[in-house]
Amino acid sequence: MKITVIGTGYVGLVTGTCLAEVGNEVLCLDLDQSKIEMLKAGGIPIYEPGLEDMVKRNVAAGRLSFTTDIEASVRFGQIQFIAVGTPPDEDGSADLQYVVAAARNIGHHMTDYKLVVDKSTVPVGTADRVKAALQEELSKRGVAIEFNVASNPEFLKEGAAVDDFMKPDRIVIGTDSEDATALLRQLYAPFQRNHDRLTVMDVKSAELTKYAANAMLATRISFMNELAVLAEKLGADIEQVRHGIGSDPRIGYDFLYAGCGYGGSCFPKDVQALRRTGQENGIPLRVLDAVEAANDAQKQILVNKLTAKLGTDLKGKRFAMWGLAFKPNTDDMREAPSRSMLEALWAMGASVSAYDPAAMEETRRIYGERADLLLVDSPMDALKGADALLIVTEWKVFRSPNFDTMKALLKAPLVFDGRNLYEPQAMREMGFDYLPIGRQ
Ligand SMILES: NC(=O)C1=CN([C@@H]2O[C@H](COP(=O)(O)OP(=O)(O)OC[C@H]3O[C@@H](n4cnc5c(N)ncnc54)[C@H](O)[C@@H]3O)[C@@H](O)[C@H]2O)C=CC1
Ligand SMILES: O=C(O)[C@H]1O[C@H](OP(=O)(O)OP(=O)(O)OC[C@H]2O[C@@H](n3ccc(=O)[nH]c3=O)[C@H](O)[C@@H]2O)[C@H](O)[C@@H](O)[C@@H]1O
Repeated sequence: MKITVIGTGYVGLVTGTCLAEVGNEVLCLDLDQSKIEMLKAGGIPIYEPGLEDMVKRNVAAGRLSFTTDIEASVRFGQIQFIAVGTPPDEDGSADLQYVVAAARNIGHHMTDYKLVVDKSTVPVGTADRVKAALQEELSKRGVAIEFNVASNPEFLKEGAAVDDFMKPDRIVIGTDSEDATALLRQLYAPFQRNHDRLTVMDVKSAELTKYAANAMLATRISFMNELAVLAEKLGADIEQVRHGIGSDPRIGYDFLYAGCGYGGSCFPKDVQALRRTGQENGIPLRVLDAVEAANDAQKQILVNKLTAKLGTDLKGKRFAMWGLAFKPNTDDMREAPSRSMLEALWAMGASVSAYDPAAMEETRRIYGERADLLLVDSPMDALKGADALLIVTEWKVFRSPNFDTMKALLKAPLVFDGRNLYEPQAMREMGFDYLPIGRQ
């Protein structure tokens, strides 16, 4: 099939590449010239394991190409995936300007039937707005051309995006058209593996499903984070509690890890947007109000532990930070807990020496050169002369360090672990003052 993907962010690039991988011809459009130039030159604008090779392979095979030419992109695909950003507006709702602009572009240039598929995360009612935008553009041109609009939210996780797309748990299709269902069924057939992963539903339910999934996951995490604070106070161990409850198949083990708060481009934005949808419709989503408040508090938990030990005047002190990205295997810093921590430590006069296996460049882009941020080349370099270590992201490389070297490099063997990487007892036996989350 011939497919156009609009937007080459995480979702657009992964969608386009994976659809090419199974034999489709895919043209990816982006209005950001620098991204398209980089893609055409064989680079990729994001860090995602396995993606670069896959892009190269499909470009070389002639199945995947990139453009900034809107008209050519509309002409190309019978199916047009909209995978542009939906960032939070000032009031927390999803900003749909990019989605609507993409729809208008299609309406402005289309000359034959198109199936327009919303892959971006969009509030309930967006497919109707997309339809209206397309119709308006066609009317302006005085032409009547058939089209359908379907919702097909994406559930991939950064860092595991290729696998998530190639081997999905489920593929949600929201549509009111049998033609659209048939086309999408055919498109997704190669991803079905041994049983039917396709769930076809009405458009509004599909749109809501995406927010429901992210809000449910964020709720689990915030619940565990609050429980961890309580466990710590009571002398219990959140890791043992996690094992205890996860064994119930109704609960399950996944997404039960307490930590220093969830971040990323999606949970914070989607929880906010769903709360906003509730408010706009007079349906208070009280659970989500609490999820957001709990997460804001959790992002400060390591800094609170640190000031409880060292006070709030941190002038002249330097702290090592391991991990900057919002989670491992990505360079994404959007809403990363590290940012709240850096900013809090700087406000108290401290400086930070930080290491992340992928997000150094992104951190430099965000904060620029500043005297109170030292970006170093290795985890151990960060420790040299530091007053304490804060572990913020659970990259594999931090899991089994040389503890003797760590102790020798740190000014004091003080470790605040926001990801519970080590056994508290063993750390204490090695002479560390070790403060994990929700453990003794
Ligand atoms: N990042 C993730 O892991 C996931 C994101 N999502 C959702 O997918 C959507 C896209 O997310 P990301 O890929 O992270 O976004 P992004 O913000 O990284 O990328 C969006 C891209 O769209 C381009 N763009 C904007 N308007 C355009 C237009 N009219 N025509 C062509 N290109 C245009 C931008 O230049 C940008 O390169 C969002 O709604 C997000 O919530 C869903 C699942 C996972
Ligand atoms: O809509 C989206 O964009 C995506 O959002 C999340 O994916 P992602 O943001 O890439 O990352 P996650 O692996 O979900 O992690 C999110 C945050 O939760 C934190 N987390 C995760 C799991 C856990 O047990 N504890 C915990 O604190 C992570 O550290 C991270 O900060 C969802 O998992 C995807 O299914 C969804 O498609």
